[in-house]
Amino acid sequence: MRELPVAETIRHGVLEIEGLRVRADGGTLLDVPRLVLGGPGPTVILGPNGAGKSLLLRCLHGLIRPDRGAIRQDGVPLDAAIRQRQAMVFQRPVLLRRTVAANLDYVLRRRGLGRGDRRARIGALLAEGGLARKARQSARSLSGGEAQRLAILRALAIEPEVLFLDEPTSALDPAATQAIETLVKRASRRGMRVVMVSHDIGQARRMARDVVLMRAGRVVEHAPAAAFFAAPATLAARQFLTGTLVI
Ligand SMILES: Nc1ncnc2c1ncn2[C@@H]1O[C@H](COP(=O)(O)OP(=O)(O)OP(=O)(O)O)[C@@H](O)[C@H]1O
Repeated sequence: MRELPVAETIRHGVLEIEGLRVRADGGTLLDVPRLVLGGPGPTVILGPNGAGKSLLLRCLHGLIRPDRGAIRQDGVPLDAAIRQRQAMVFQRPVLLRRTVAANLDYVLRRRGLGRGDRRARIGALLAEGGLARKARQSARSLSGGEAQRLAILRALAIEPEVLFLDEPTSALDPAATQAIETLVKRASRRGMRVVMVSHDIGQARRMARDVVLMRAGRVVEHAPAAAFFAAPATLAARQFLTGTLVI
């Protein structure tokens, strides 16, 4: 995989949550009084099943409108224009029934790039993701790991300020996982703000600059990764790291 040039993106994308609440059927699914996600390096959101990790990510990307609270990116309330500067990759990628290259071409065309620019950008992206030789192959024929790589390249194609990833490697083997992690780490090094949900403590150790631990719709700990793993401040975090956290 060939790395894209540095400085294609600038450090932006500080996310700020205030007074966030999501309710359903009389219960509170999310209750986050304040959370600021910023700075260099990926944020990894950890927590047991049903903790609200995906819900939080969906709120940050504007896919769910909270019952209460505000979300801002670089101080600006989340709106359609801000969302254009974000991209999200889901656990199971949905690709167009077209070639690998055409999947990238589609998003670049929607962003108004001319043919020459699209071609150059697609070439660079496919090289970055190690998919150059698959350019003309149907996206539907890719392996799970390749398909997820293409989904991430498609997200990177628009050079978002913030990249959200919801368990992008949960269905992948270690080699495919490593390829995805490399892509994401490079994007982060280029200055893209990465916020990633994971179940995998090992992945958080490899990737995270800071860790958000969620439980039952609340953030129980937000700390630099080194501190979180070396000396977790809460009982919930200690239990999570030893595999004994019960929802
Ligand atoms: N649209 C919705 N309506 C009602 N309840 C929902 C909705 N979306 C999610 N929930 C509930 O909110 C809770 C949190 O779900 P969420 O998917 O965010 O958890 P998660 O931490 O991502 O879990 P997992 O690790 O299992 O994916 C769950 O109890 C889920 O059933």
